[in-house]
Amino acid sequence: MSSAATNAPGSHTASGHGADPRPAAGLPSPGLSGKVRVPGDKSVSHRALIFGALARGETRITGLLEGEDVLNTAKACAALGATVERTGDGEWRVEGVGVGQFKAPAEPLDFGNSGTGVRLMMGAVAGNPVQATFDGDASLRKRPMKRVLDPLAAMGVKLVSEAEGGRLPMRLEGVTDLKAFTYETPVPSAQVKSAVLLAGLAASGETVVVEREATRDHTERMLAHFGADVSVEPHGAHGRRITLKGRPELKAAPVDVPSDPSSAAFPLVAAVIVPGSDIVITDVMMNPLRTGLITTLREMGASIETLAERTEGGETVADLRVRYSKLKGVAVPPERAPAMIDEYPVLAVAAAFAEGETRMQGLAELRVKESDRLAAVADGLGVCGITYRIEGDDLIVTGAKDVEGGGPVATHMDHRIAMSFLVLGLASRSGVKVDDMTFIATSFPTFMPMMTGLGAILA
Ligand SMILES: O=C(O)C1=C[C@@H](OP(=O)(O)O)[C@@H](O)[C@H](O)C1
Ligand SMILES: C=C(OP(=O)(O)O)C(=O)O
Repeated sequence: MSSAATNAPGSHTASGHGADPRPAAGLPSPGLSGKVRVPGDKSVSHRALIFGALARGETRITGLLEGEDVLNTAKACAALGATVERTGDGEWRVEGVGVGQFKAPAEPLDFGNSGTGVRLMMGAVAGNPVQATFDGDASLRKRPMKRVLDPLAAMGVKLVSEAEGGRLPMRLEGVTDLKAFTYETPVPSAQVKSAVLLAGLAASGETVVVEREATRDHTERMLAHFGADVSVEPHGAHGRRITLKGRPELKAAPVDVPSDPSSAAFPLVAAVIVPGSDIVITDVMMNPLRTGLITTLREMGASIETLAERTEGGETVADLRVRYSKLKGVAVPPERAPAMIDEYPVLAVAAAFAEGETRMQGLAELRVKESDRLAAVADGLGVCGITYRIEGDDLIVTGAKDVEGGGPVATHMDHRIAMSFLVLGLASRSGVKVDDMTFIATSFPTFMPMMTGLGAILA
């Protein structure tokens, strides 16, 4: 073992974000070529650590995303009593304490920029008789936490203190006698669903989550993988009903984290819009609740070929060959949003190069991400000379043959805004500047060298 979670490489407290902004630029680039494997999936990585901490025994995790969001979750698991270590060869080992056995953390738990980390951990802590303060950086402190607090409070969690408007920092007290609960999620959110299910682990009886639109199902899959009794049934046209039996004996289980389709989205769109490109992205997780972008780009005419599809660690993965393609605008149906919720900023970039209009519908949830992504994308498109309009919760982008570029685009502490506009710059006439690339490290710390390796010109 070389380093513990508390001094893992690249890990730093994001609270306050005192560091100076680091501007960057995406410049007109020749066709991209080569083969890349993007880092491990962020959603699966958070969950692997949290389940490892809740299970008894040693969970070994390979391919963990070592981005700041996930490293903050690792630190929180350690602060709650789990032993979290990274071996010299990059494997992570978590010695869990068992459901209901977390200890009170000595300091506030700082989740930096990560909604997933903080919301899932609120659920995981709920069934432990300890108090914990949950906090994060200036971006996370603006994000709504009531969506998680409300169902947890109904299960018995006590709210000790909160910042105005149900915001962080928030201090919660867990209880040993959590009530099992049936909850219909009012917003399509895998984070809310997961928080309730993680709390349900410590409740007696059955916890049921009903979602009108199916969201990513990594928590359900991992519950089964760690030995819980969980069942999933269809609900209505697009939804699901998940039933979990409380107080299972969670047993440590190995996790091999597949590559993140939300990170693959950046080289993928870059290859589609930069003339002459032909690249391969290997081992991309193809969970159907994550592949809305690929479906949409194919409808737009993108050449995305599935080279080798196989099952690894319970998930379908594939190598994707992606070539420069002439795109046409499409209407993206609102019910597809959960399967591509983090990909709209980079889809808007692809839409800027398509013939005609691309209408992205039902984007209300984009307003409560690391930034108000609807506003941030729209402003960035405007700065780059691209025609767009917002109608209610829809974003409509009018594509053009030539996109001028410009900047600086304001990234608002949001990794996906930064990466999306750097990608736009590669296919623009004069390049695109972004005001700060710092937050790319939260989800895709190797973005700059990986893109440069494909031939992208980034400065
Ligand atoms: O559960 C998860 O791992 C995630 C769920 C989504 O958030 P919501 O649950 O808020 O939609 C997504 O935007 C986020 O990047 C990761
Ligand atoms: C929304 C995102 O993450 P989180 O909610 O975990 O901050 C994201 O990664 O785009």
